[in-house]
Amino acid sequence: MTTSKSMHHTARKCIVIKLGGSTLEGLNNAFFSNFKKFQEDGYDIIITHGGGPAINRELAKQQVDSHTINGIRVTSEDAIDIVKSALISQVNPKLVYELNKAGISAIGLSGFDQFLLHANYLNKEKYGYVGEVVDVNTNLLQTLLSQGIVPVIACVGVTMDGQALNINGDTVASSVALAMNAESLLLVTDVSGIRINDEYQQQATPSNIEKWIEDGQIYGGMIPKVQGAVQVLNAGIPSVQIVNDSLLGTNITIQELSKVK
Ligand SMILES: Nc1ncnc2c1ncn2[C@@H]1O[C@H](COP(=O)(O)OP(=O)(O)O)[C@@H](O)[C@H]1O
Ligand SMILES: CC(=O)N[C@@H](CCC(=O)OP(=O)(O)O)C(=O)O
Repeated sequence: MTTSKSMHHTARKCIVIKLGGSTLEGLNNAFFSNFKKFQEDGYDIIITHGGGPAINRELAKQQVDSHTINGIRVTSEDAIDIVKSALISQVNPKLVYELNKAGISAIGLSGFDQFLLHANYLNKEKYGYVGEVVDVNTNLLQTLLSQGIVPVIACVGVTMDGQALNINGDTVASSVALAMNAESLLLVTDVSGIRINDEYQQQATPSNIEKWIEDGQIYGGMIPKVQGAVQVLNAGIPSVQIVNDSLLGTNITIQELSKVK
């Protein structure tokens, strides 16, 4: 029997975890134990993922060239089909399998599922078949989360005309965190956070980040991460971290740190 109470349950807090392509070759035990701890602490978890290395492999196999501008892959008509299949038919099911094998009830999704990631061209002249997120179907995510299911989202968006668009994994993670009003966004990558002059930073602020991009100390794939992080913090998401698969790394905070003497 359904009671009115269960129908009006309040949404639980959620954590969005983005797994970078470089971490998808195999997640370590620390990752799974942290994951289960979040669940035990009452958080719903949404996973989004990239798959840069898998895409590069497939593009090379099929001899399709691509290059990136500030961490965003310029995606031709030939490349988009390869990106779509690498992410949706290779990387996503592999990750979903790993999670289920570890006892996590996970379901694979892409932007196509109930228009989960409705996208428009970011700038077709400049980037080709690359999307920006227009809308996230949060109802679908809430429905799955309410059943104890972990959504695992491949970073492929869809236009209203049904065209697949390649969206950077970090951008998708930030969009999902914003749309879900997440408690925390974790960007899991192959480095232990932001490294400046050979030192990993425990903390960083938006103004540090702006300067580090300007002088070239943050480049390539780190750029969409920090840009997404700043956007998410500015929108009021309390916590954003760039971490390795043991979840150690840089905490990005909006507050300038008070100097301790
Ligand atoms: N300041 C920086 N600190 C750490 N890594 C950086 C920095 N600037 C650029 N990078 C590069 O960003 C990479 C992570 O981005 P990316 O390769 O896109 O990872 P992912 O696949 O996890 O999204 C690092 O491996 C490193 O080469
Ligand atoms: C538009 C764009 O840049 N899309 C990315 C999508 C995959 C991704 O983001 O993979 P990582 O998380 O491993 O970096 C790409 O084609 O590489």
